[in-house]
Amino acid sequence: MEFPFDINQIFSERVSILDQTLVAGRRSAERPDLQGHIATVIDELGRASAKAQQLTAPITSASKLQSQRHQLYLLKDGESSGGRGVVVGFLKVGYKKLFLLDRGGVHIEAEPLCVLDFYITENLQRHGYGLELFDFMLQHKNLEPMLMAYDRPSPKFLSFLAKHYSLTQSVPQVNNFVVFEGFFFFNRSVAQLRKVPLKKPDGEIKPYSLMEREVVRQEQRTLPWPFAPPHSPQRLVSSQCSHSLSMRSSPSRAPPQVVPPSCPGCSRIQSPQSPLIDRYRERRSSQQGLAARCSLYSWNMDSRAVGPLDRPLPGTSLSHFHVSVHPRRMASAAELP
Ligand SMILES: CC(=O)SCCNC(=O)CCNC(=O)[C@H](O)C(C)(C)COP(=O)(O)OP(=O)(O)OC[C@H]1O[C@@H](n2cnc3c(N)ncnc32)[C@H](O)[C@@H]1OP(=O)(O)O
Repeated sequence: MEFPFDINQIFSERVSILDQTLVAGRRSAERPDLQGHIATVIDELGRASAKAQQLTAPITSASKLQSQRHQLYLLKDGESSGGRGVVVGFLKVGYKKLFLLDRGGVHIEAEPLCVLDFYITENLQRHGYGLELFDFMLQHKNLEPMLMAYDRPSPKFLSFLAKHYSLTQSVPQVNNFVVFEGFFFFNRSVAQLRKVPLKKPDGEIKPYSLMEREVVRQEQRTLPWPFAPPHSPQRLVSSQCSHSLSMRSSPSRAPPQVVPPSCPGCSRIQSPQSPLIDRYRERRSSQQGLAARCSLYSWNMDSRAVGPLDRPLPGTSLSHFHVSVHPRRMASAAELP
């Protein structure tokens, strides 16, 4: 994506990390005119992403970034366009408080890092730029993709996650977020998730992702629960759990391609020795740059935990996975599903 100004002058790094301040390095902090250019770039990227996802309005813009506590990773190619550089794409992430269903249909309150928007310019897609950007974010956040939630991922993004991170088995949700097998098990090992009482009064429950993607085109919605076809994931899950949360799920543009539970009511969490984890471990250990990435798991917290996915590293922070735990409900391992 080209602009009528010098991209290299604004973004000195190949990947810039932008937040509420709209500052990309020291230079732009000192120059209000450069900040205007940054806003132009973000707005343009947001529009292009919305178009690519067939949303009626962008979910990413400079003004939204200024008002929300999100982070935007912007990738440039500094050598193109006669040395002025081009913008390749962006990835926006942020923490969201979510009510999720584990494999057994138990409501879990969590605040994981979520992928909120992701876009690589059309002519550069399928060239590995998306992977470069996503890997950069994972290293910066010191996080594994299995521990994140994905806000209504597009088919291309689902294919991307399957190809690069072997994320294929999702745990059905009644909201717009997709989480994958391992999310509950490994996050729980880091910090206790909070089980949400099934009869929690509606008033206390915050809505799902209602802020941004509700602007999606109504006609592209498929039928939500309880109108979904009898064997759809929504129905399978909703039939197992309480309804106060289900009724509040936000509309979806195109429901995530979730995989229905193979055995509703059976073992909720894969054994750490399961083929899934083995596959994941094999794949991850063969990747270059793995050493730079920290494992997240503190295995002392739960006596049932059997060992790290990669390895524990000193100084591992829990901050990537904010969990709301009521002081009196700091659950012991035995309390958890
Ligand atoms: C939560 C959200 O943000 S959902 C929104 C996600 N964004 C979009 O759908 C916007 C349009 N798509 C894109 O911008 C990009 O395709 C992205 C961001 C999804 C992936 O970035 P890319 O640079 O294309 O990915 P990268 O080259 O690293 O990996 C390629 C893989 O991504 C997936 N992929 C990328 N483009 C496509 C496509 N047109 N059709 C199907 N799969 C695709 C495939 O798995 C592909 O592997 P393959 O070529 O072997 O089939």
